[in-house]
Amino acid sequence: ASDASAAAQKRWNLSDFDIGKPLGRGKFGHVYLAREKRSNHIVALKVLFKTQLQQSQVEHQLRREVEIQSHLRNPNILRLYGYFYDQKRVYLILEYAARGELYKELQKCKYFSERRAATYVASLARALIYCHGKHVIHRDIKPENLLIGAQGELKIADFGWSVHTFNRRRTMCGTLDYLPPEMVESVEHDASVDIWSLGILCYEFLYGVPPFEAMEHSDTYRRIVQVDLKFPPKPIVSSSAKDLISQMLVKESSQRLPLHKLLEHPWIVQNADPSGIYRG
Ligand SMILES: CC(C)NC(=O)[C@H]1CCC[C@H]1Nc1nc(Nc2ccc(C(=O)N(C)C3CCN(C)CC3)cc2)ncc1C(F)(F)F
Repeated sequence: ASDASAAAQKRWNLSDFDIGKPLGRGKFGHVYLAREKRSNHIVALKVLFKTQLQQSQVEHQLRREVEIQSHLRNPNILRLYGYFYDQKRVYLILEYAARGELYKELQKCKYFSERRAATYVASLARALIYCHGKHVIHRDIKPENLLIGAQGELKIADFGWSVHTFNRRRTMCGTLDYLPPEMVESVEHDASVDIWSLGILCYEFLYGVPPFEAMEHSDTYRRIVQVDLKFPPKPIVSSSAKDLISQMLVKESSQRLPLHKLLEHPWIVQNADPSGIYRG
């Protein structure tokens, strides 16, 4: 079996790793730099406390996250190599993203150039096309869930809110025979939540704030359902970028710009680096 699939099946334990510096705190515990002793492979070890998982009733979510992320193989999706647990903790063996957390980078830069934003959005669209092709929806695309790899490429992490959707048609009616292709592949319909979130992310990359931000939750909720989309005069953003965002932030989910069409949009074609790497 390839080393990757062998890694997935091996029964890991803490003595397989040299633990390095803490990388920071996740929701349910700390993350450490670590090196697997036999292969010298550098990884990130996410340590989760069982008591906290139980209190927050997220065990099923964690199981789904592990099940989904361990099967995904894409350069813009953070790898989950395996997991193990002891009396008190669950350990996730994850890919180490050498350049850290995107949200910190966005805070530091305030907002990104159109070329950087387009390069990131295109790479995320390709990763989401891959996920949707496997009937996986992320459902939680936001700066906090994105990490930056050693070459500057984005990595979608934290599949805690992702779901595996089966074709509803199969459950809703007996025969598929009379359904046209686009309905049989109804994942597009469900997966369109990720298109909306990618549109929000694109706006936030360019303006430094999400489009429907408000002081009160109730105001944000109203602005979302009314799609109260406004583009501030500063920073100056091309009308092509605004056109793309306007085609993604559409209330009727089936009318949102499909991800493969996004990759053909002039703003992406003219600004995104095809490698998905922003070289500045
Ligand atoms: C998506 C999810 C929601 N987020 C997380 O899990 C977060 C929670 C804590 C860390 C991160 N998780 C990961 N982080 C990395 N790499 C990394 C992170 C931070 C730095 C960094 O800037 N410092 C150490 C700096 C160095 C300078 N000092 C001053 C501050 C910290 C550098 C590299 N790789 C994999 C993971 C993963 F996901 F596999 F666990």
